[in-house]
Amino acid sequence: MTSATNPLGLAFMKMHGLGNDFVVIDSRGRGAVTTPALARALGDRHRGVGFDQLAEIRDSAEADFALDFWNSDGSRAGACGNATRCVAEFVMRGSGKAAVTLTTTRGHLQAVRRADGLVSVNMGAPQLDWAEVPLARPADTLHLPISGDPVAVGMGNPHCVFFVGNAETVNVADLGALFETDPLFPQKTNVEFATLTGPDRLRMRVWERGAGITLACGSGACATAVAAHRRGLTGRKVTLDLDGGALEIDWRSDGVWMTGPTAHVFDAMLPPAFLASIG
Ligand SMILES: N[C@@H](CCC[C@H](N)C(=O)O)C(=O)O
Repeated sequence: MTSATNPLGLAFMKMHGLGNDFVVIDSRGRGAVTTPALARALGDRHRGVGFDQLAEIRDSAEADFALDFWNSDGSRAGACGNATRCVAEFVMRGSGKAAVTLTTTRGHLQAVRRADGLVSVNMGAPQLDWAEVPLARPADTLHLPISGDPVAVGMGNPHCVFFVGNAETVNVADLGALFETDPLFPQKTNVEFATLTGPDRLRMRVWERGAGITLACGSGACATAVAAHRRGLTGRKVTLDLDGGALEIDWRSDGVWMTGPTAHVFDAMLPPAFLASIG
């Protein structure tokens, strides 16, 4: 840890979207600093700072900024909807704009601040083909050959969505850990449990790949909305009630739009001694 640190350490921000919490490192104007070891050390809620995902902002030649995501176990995440909203709001506030573009491993995305202060992000088109999710072998993504008849959806990261009678009573810890490593998902998977609670309204609980149970998952909410529409349970525009609050999801012709709140909690420095201990 040398290139991005100054004698005071490494600056970071803590943000959350519906309680899905993030450490955000702004590396615009310099090289990226995150390594798997830094993500693991920072992600440790006892010895580090703790987060569900780490998001690193980088310069982008073709958009306002680029974003990389890491899970607390040090693995990479291809998408993180809640962090995308939070960082988009931070960049919009800093630039005085009400709309920005960004790039992730998914490509070019857009974000806008609505008049009510909520932030909308176009999370891109869902990946519905087995190879894109990805699955390990050809399978019908609408009816996976897994007990419980889940749906597979890719949103730049894999999701396995179960529709259940009552999401409140599901043992998310045990079942999430079990299905995260199902051999049908060669890159592992995020796991969602959803129940239809009203017209175009779903209750959803989530187990995130590489992080475990979280209070919300933006890409998981998008995947669940897509799965619900494909199963004929809802229209294309739905509200999802997560443990941390509600997200609006709208599957439009140009992609899946996700709308929700953002929170910038505090700014802080990682001391040099912490960085040195990582090696
Ligand atoms: N919290 C995120 C999704 C996080 C990514 C996931 N754990 C993965 O490895 O794919 C969100 O808000 O989308």
